[in-house]
Parts: sequence; C-alpha cells; structure tokens
Amino acid sequence: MVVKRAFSAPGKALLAGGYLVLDSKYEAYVVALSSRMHSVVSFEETTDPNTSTMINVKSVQFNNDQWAFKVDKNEHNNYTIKEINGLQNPFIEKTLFNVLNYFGVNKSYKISIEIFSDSGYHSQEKSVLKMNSYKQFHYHSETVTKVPKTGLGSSAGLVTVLTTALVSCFIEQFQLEPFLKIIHNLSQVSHCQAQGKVGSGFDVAAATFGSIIYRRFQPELINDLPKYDSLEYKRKLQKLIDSKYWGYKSENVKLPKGLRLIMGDVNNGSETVKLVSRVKQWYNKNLPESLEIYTKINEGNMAFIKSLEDLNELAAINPDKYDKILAALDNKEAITSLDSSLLSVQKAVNQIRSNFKYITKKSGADIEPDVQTTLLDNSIALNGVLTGLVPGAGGYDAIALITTEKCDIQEETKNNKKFERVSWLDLHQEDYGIVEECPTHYINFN
Ligand SMILES: Nc1ncnc2c1ncn2[C@@H]1O[C@H](COP(=O)(O)OP(=O)(O)O)[C@@H](O)[C@H]1O
Ligand SMILES: C[C@@](O)(CCOP(=O)(O)OP(=O)(O)O)CC(=O)O
Repeated sequence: MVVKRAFSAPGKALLAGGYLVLDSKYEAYVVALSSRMHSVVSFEETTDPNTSTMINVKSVQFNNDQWAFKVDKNEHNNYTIKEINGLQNPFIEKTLFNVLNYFGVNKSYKISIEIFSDSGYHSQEKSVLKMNSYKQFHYHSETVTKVPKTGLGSSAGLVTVLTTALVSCFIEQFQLEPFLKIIHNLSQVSHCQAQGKVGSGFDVAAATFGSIIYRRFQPELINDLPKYDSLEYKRKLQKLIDSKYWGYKSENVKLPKGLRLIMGDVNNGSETVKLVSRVKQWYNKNLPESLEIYTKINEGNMAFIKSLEDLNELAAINPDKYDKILAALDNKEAITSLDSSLLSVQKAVNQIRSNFKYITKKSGADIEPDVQTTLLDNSIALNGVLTGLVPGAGGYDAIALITTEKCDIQEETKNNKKFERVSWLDLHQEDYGIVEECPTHYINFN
C-alpha cells in the first residue's frame, strides 16, 4: 500500500541575538516566517525484501532537479547513501543518512519525496508562477544552487521538512507533536554535517518549533559523533538523539497584536561564515572590552524581548489604549507621545544597533555597514514603522522592520530613490513550526 503525507516548515529571521547566540549563555529572539519549505512523501514497502531501499527526491521548481539515492549497508551494518548519478545535495544526503541510521530500518522501501519552496526563499527573477486552487510556487529555469537566495534559511527548512517526511515513514501512526524533539535533534545533526560547521542552530529550531526565544545546545554534542563509516556511528547517533541532554531552549513567542515583521531583501549572497570569523577574532583579541560590548548587546536583547512581552500584555489588558498607541505610530505623531513600551522597543534596538556599529568599526566585519544604517534610519522614519535592524549576522543582505499591520511599505516607498535597492518580501511572522499539510494540495500546478 502506498502511503502519502505532506509537511511544511517555516523560514526564519533572527531579530535579536546575532553572534551572541553562538554562546549558550545568551538567548535570542527568532521569528518564523510565512515562507515555508514543503515535502510530500509517498512510501511503500517493496515486495522483494532483498532489493535495496531507493529514495527519490524531486525539486521540480528548480529545472526539475532530482536525486536518486540507493541505500546500502557497510561492513558494520550501518546504512550508506549513494546518489546513483553522482549528483550532489549534501543537505538531502545527510538527512537520509541520519534518519535511516537512527531508525535502523530492516525492511526495504520505495520512497519518493517532492520538495516545494515558497517564493520568499529565492529571487523570483526569470521565474514562472504556477498554481492550483491551494498553493502557488515559482518555477525556475536553473538548478537550485544557481538561483540566488534571500537568506531565509532554505537549507534548514529543507532538512527539517525532509526529516519529518522520512520519520513519518518509519513510525506507525505518526503524529507530529510527540516526535518534534526527535525531528529537531536529527535535523540539527544533519544540517550541521551538511554545512560542514556547527552554527547556533536557531534556523533549524525555528523551522521545527516556530517563533521562539532560543538558547543553543552545546556544539560538542554533534562534534563528538564518530566518523560516518565507523562501527559506532549508528549506536552513538541513537544515543545522542534519544538520551543525551541537549539543554536548548525553544520557548514559543509571537509578535504583539497589530504589529508585523517586514523583510527587505537588499543584496544576494550571505557572508555569514566570514563575518562570524572576523567577530570571533575581534572578540578574543579585545577582552575584556569585547565582553562588555556583548553584555550591553545582551541587555538590549533582553530589553527588546521584555518590551515585546509588555506590549502583548498591554494589548490583552487594555486593548483601547493599545489600539491608540499603534494608531499614533501609524501617523508618526511626535515619538515622545508614544507609549513607554513602544519607546522601550526602540530604545532596546538602538542599544543593540549602536554596539554592533561599534563592533563593525573595530572588527572590520560589516555587520551594520553605513549603507544599511542609512536605509534603516530612512525606513524607521516612515509612517507605521516602529523599529528596524539588520537580521542574523547582518551584512548587506537584508533589513527587518517591525511595523503596524496597516503600514503599506510598498506604497510609502514607491518611486523613492532612497529605497530603490530594496525588494520588500511578501511574508509575515508565523507562530507555527512544522505542520502537516494535505498531499492533494500539491498536484496539477499550471
Ligand atoms: N527547494 C530546494 N530543493 C532542493 N534543495 C534545496 C532547496 N532549497 C535549498 N536547498 C539546498 O540548500 C542549499 C542552500 O543552503 P544554504 O546555502 O545554507 O542557504 P540558506 O541560507 O537559504 O539556507 C542549496 O544549495 C540546496 O542544496
Ligand atoms: C551570526 C549568527 O549568530 C547568525 C547568522 O544568522 P543569518 O540569518 O545571517 O544566518 P545564515 O542564514 O546562516 O547566513 C550565526 C549563528 O547563529 O549560527
């Protein structure tokens, strides 16, 4: 019998906690985005148990990209994954490798997985929009590695949603909720291995759990895994996923009512690795001053989180007052007349930005370069914009704004030279991480 299921997982924007989140003593504020990665999986047991499991993965939006993986066992009875045409996609390969070794499945399967990605992840230039009554996706004429990315975390979304699809094949009567932790832990392992580095993992955590306050796991958990082809790999992986203490925090949050996130895509290509290494170098060479700067940024991050909580509370206990202060923001009345919790958000962001500006000057890492400062300052002056910052590692890639829901940024910035480099992405913050979707919503796109 062929079983078909579908899942999706969101993209991310790290609003507070960039760089600091690499150290587990600091917390970060991560927003999940409405741009999602989707996987539709069909699986069946093969009638001949001696045939190898075959897993086909298709990403039709990217010039019909597809990979065919044959699953075999090595001399230690661990699973090996080989793309039979020599095609590369480390994110898919590592995901299959870890899920199969974790479950140690004994039967043979035929598994087909289709990947779809929402438009926010990639530049839509030279693409064609196809749709059915439920969903719409952009189709590109190039393979996935050739289409410019916007930096919303396509690989983290891919790994998370693919892990979910595979886990659903190997657990009878699979439901998401009880298995979210296993999915998260497996996805972190595969994503780090495919990236060749252990980052903070905030992107995989947001893909799994949605908008969260995040504190990382210890990188040694993943770094200490033995070599892929070793006798120990499977057992150590199972132990790591099931019984090691990970210690990460993923506490669900949402932006206050009436406020929304707007992402502006400025430039292609992320420089995260280079930026992180420059900041680390600066940090280590400049102790204890660098610690003081981090402490000030962390105070700003915590004040940012607290002021958003205060706004959530105000919206609940005094909705009339709350609506009035948001209305004031829409008309950009004198800033001083705004409520103290709105001012607190702005003050917290200023504290974060000014200290990152300092690091930018001292370290040579362009976290908030001058062009981005100008763009942010111009954006913050617009009606309905509460605050803005460079998300994640910063750099020239993107800006993130918190605005009122009424704010029509497209209209306000239309034909304005100050904003000619920005494309406002059509997305919003989303509470949820992985969700189950209906497989019939992914057919007959025209
Ligand atoms: N829709 C997709 N289908 C197949 N692979 C994808 C898709 N989206 C992303 N990937 C994989 O993720 C890689 C991009 O990951 P990465 O460089 O980490 O970018 P991002 O910052 O968007 O996560 C691609 O080269 C590809 O291997
Ligand atoms: C510096 C960081 O704390 C944040 C980087 O955030 P981005 O959103 O810029 O990341 P990428 O999508 O991986 O390029 C590194 C980390 O947390 O791993």
